[in-house]
Amino acid sequence: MSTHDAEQIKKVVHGLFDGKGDPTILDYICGVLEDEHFEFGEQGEEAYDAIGPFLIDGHCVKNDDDAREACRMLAEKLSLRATASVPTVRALETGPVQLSKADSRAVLYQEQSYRHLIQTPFGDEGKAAPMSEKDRAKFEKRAAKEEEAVRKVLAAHQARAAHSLQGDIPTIIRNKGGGGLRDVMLESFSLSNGGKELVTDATVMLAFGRRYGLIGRNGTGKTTLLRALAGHDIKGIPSNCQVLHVEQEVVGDDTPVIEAVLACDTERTELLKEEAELMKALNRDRKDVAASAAAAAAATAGAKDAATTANGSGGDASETAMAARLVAVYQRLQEIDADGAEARAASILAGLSFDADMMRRPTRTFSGGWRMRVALARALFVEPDLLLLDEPTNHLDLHAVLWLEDYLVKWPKTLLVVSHAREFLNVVATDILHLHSQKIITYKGNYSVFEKTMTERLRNARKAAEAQDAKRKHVQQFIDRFRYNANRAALVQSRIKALERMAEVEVMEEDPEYVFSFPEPEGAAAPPIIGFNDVSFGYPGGPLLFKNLNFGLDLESRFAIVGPNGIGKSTLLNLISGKLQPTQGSITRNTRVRLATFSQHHVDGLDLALTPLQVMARTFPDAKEPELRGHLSSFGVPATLAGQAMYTLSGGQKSRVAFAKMTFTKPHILLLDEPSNHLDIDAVNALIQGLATFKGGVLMVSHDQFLIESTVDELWMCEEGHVTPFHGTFDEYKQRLRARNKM
Ligand SMILES: Nc1ncnc2c1ncn2[C@@H]1O[C@H](COP(=O)(O)OP(=O)(O)OP(=O)(O)O)[C@@H](O)[C@H]1O
Ligand SMILES: Nc1ncnc2c1ncn2[C@@H]1O[C@H](COP(=O)(O)OP(=O)(O)OP(=O)(O)O)[C@@H](O)[C@H]1O
Repeated sequence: MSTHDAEQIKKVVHGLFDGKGDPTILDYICGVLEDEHFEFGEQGEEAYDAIGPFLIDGHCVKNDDDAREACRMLAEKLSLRATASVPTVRALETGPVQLSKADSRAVLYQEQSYRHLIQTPFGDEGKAAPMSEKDRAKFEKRAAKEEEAVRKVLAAHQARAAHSLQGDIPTIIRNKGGGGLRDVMLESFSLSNGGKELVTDATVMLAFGRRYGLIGRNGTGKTTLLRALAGHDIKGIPSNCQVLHVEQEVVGDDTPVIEAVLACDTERTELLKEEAELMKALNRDRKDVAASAAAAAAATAGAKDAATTANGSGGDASETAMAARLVAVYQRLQEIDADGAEARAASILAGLSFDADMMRRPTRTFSGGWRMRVALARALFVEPDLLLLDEPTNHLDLHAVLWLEDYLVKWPKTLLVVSHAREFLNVVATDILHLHSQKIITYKGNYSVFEKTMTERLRNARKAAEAQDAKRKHVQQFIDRFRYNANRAALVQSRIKALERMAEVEVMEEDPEYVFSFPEPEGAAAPPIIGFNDVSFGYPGGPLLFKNLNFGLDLESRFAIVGPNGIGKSTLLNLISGKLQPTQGSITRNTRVRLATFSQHHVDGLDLALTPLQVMARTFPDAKEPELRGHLSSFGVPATLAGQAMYTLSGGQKSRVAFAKMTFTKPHILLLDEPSNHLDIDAVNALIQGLATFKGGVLMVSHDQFLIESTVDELWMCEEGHVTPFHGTFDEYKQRLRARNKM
C-alpha cells in the first residue's frame, strides 16, 4: 500500500467540514487518516470507530448520525487509497498482541491501547506475550505518538471547556417585561454527549416556584442537562427567563469578596458611579441630593417642573440638567434598595461561612473551594428565575449546608438542583426528577417520598407484569390445546387476536445492586497501629492547629471527624498518613501497616489523558490485566468506561476510579476525606456496604449524615485545637451546631 497523500487528505477533510470544528481535532483526524494502515471500512464504519467520537467532541458534526455519515463520505472520497490496501489486519510477527486496525484509532477510545503502557504486554489470559524487539520498538513509537495526540486533543478540549465556562458575571435583571417567567415546559427533547445518547425524547415541566431535585446514577447526564438548560439549548425556556448555572468558581483577582458579589448588581454599580461623578461635578454631597430629591418629589406632586425645583440654585442649563439627573439617579438607587444590597450580600456570604474579615479579602487569596462559594453567593444574590445548582453541598461544611437548606426552602423562584445528598434533598426538594434509562420521570415530594413511591411502583409493575404473564400463558395453553380442533377454530382465532392485543407491561429496568468490595488487608498487623502522643501541629508561620493530641487507631477503628472548613481536618489526615510531621510530640506507626487516602485532591490528580485502565496499569505495572479490570469493575467502572479517556468521565465516575486506585494495595486503614462527594446514591450505598464488611480501620472526614450514621461508631469533633469525641447522634450534633450559630 502506498503512503497516503497528506495534502489530499487535508483537502478532503477540511472541504467536508467546511470551516466547522476544532482545528486541533481536524489536524489530529488528518494525522490518523494518513496512517498507512488506516482502514475505512466499506461504509466508513471503521473510520467511524476510529474518529467518530472526535468529530462530535470537536464540534465538526452535531450528532452520532452525522458522524457516521461524515465517515461514510470520507470512505467514499478516499476510497482509492482504501482499495489499494493489502492486509486488512496487520499482525505482529509473534504472539497474540496485534497491532490491529484499532491501533490507528485514538488511544482514548480503545481499550487495547493501554497495553503499550504496561511494561509486559498481555496475551489473552493476561500472560506475558512474546514480542520481537523490532515490533516492540514500533509498538512503543506508535503508542508514544498516540499519547501525544491525545494530550493535544485534551488540551483543546480543556481550552474549549474553560472558554465556555468563563461566561460573564451574572447580573440582576430588572424590568425585563413580558410579565415575568411562569412555568417552563421542555417538550420532547433529547441530549447526547460525546456521541453517547443520554436523554431520549423527554418531556419535563418545571412549575414556577417549585424546587426540583435532579437525581440519577453517575454519568447518566445530569450535568449535561443543566448545561443545556443554562445555554437555552432546549426548546421551551422563554427567552426572558433568566437561567443561572453555578458551575465554575469565580476568578481570583484583587476584587474583595463582597465586591465580587455586589458587582452582579450592575445597575446599582453604574448608578453609584454616575452619582459620584455628578456630585463631584456639582460639588454636592448625599445629604444635599436627598433634600433635592424630597423637594423634587413634592414638586412632582404639585405638578411643577421637577428639574427646576431640584436645581434650586437657578444655575446654568447644563448644571440644571445635571442636578435633575442626579435626583433621578438618587431616586432610582432608592427604588432598587441600593443601600440594602451590601447587607444582603453580607448575610449570604456569612451564611456560607465567610466572616467579616474574609469578605474584605481579595478573591485571589481563596482556594478553589471557597471561590466556588463566592460563585454560589453571587447566584443567590442575583436570584435568577431558574437557578441551577450542581451538587452544591460538596463544597460546603455542615454549618453552611444547614444554612443553604434554610435559604433554599424560602427560594421564591424555580430551583433545579442536582444532588446525591439525601438529607439535603429531603429538606429542599418539592419534586424529584429521576433520570434513568434515558428518561426523566417527575415524582411529587422529597427524596424519601420518591424512594417509597419508586419501591411501590416497581412492586406494582412487577405484580402487573407477572399477572399479565400468567394470563398470556393461560391463553397460549388454550391455543396450543385446541389449535387443530375444528370445532374451536373460531375461538382459537379470537384468542390469538387477544394475545396479540395484550400489551406488554413495562417494568422499569432496575439498576443492578452492587457493593464496593474493599479487599481484605494483606498481612497481619498487630495493634497499636497508629498512636498519637502529645502531638501538636502548626504550619510554618501559622497558628497552632492542634495541641497535645493523644489517640490511637487500629483495625477496629470506625471514626468520623466533623468540624468547620479550615479547622484542620485534612491536616489531621495528613499527620496520620505521615505526609506531615508533628511540630511537637510523636506519632508511632506500625511499619507493616498500609494506609490509603481518598480525597478530592486524589480524584483531581488523575491523568485526564489516560483511560482508567491505563491509570491502573501505570500505577501497578506488575499487575495482570484481568485483575485490574476486575478491581475497577468492583468499584462500578465497567469495561466500557475503563477504556474511555478520563476527561470524558463524569465527576462520580472519576471518583470511582480513585477509589479503585487507592484500594488496590489492600490497605489496613482507609483515610477518607469527603468520600461520598460526587458519588450517586447507589454508589454511596455500595460504599456503605463495602465498609461494613471491610476488615480494616476507617477514619473519615464527612458531613454526609446518611454515610456517617451507617458506617461509623463515633464522631470526633475538631475544634479549637482539639479533637474530642462527641457523645451523641449526628442529629444531636446538628442541633448543637444550629444552636451555636443561632440558626
Ligand atoms: N467524549 C465522550 N465520549 C464518550 N462518552 C462521553 C464523552 N463525553 C462525555 N461522555 C459521557 O457522557 C456522560 C455525561 O455525564 P454527566 O457529567 O452529564 O453525568 P452526571 O449525571 O452529571 O454524572 P455525575 O453524577 O457523576 O456527576 C458520561 O457518562 C460520560 O462518560
Ligand atoms: N500547606 C499549608 N501551608 C500553610 N497553611 C495551610 C496549608 N494547608 C492548609 N493550611 C491552613 O491550615 C488550616 C487547616 O486546613 P485544612 O485543609 O486542614 O482544614 P480542613 O478542616 O480540612 O478544611 P476543609 O474542610 O476546607 O478541607 C487552614 O487555615 C488552611 O488555610
